[in-house]
Amino acid sequence: MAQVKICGLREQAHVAVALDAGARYLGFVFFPKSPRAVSAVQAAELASQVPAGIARVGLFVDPDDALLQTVLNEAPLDLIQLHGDESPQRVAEVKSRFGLPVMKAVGIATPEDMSALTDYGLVADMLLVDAKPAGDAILPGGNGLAFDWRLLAGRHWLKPWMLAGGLTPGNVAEAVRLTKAPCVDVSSGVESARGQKDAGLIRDFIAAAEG
Ligand SMILES: O=C(O)c1ccccc1N[C@@H]1O[C@H](COP(=O)(O)O)[C@@H](O)[C@H]1O
Repeated sequence: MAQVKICGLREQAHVAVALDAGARYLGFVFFPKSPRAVSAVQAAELASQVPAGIARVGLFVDPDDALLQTVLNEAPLDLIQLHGDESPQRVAEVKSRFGLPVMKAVGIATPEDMSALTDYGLVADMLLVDAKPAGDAILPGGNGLAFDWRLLAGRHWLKPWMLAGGLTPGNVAEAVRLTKAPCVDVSSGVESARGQKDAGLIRDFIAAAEG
């Protein structure tokens, strides 16, 4: 049984479905190139119905301080997700400057990519283990791309972690079984079209992840 983060929410109805179905983390994307991007004002509205105990996660890609400050002035967030090429030093800087925990995404394609998880585990509060995007990808995540989950078998890190990348209602139970992930994160796998969340798929995914 794994906890669930539903990422890329843009509509109140989907926030309500995710909460009703048992999601523990809700993700709002602040990356303009994403079809799931929201403004700080939209995120503030979406976050307004989220009860205490459910984490509101802001997803950023190589954000500068001005963007982080603009969003945080408007939208109440509990966790900052850094999904770009942020260095361990930048992760530490964001944590101390903005006073929120940081989850760092690390892209995995081969065994050589695994060492970054150890490095970021020293500074981040959480790790997000995602598929490494193709070289020509427009988005550094949210592409519905999976990686070889066997790379994670038997691995442990200093910090809590989530599994992401190409998860769907149909494969998430197997992913959790193989990796022992305590938490799973999904965006594309609960969409009927790119950027369009689907209530039925959200419910199916959470039911499958919870086993
Ligand atoms: O969802 C996005 O649009 C996005 C944009 C930029 C960086 C990351 C993004 N999403 C994250 O990517 C992973 C995997 O998503 P998917 O389920 O494979 O589509 C997940 O952590 C999302 O939070």
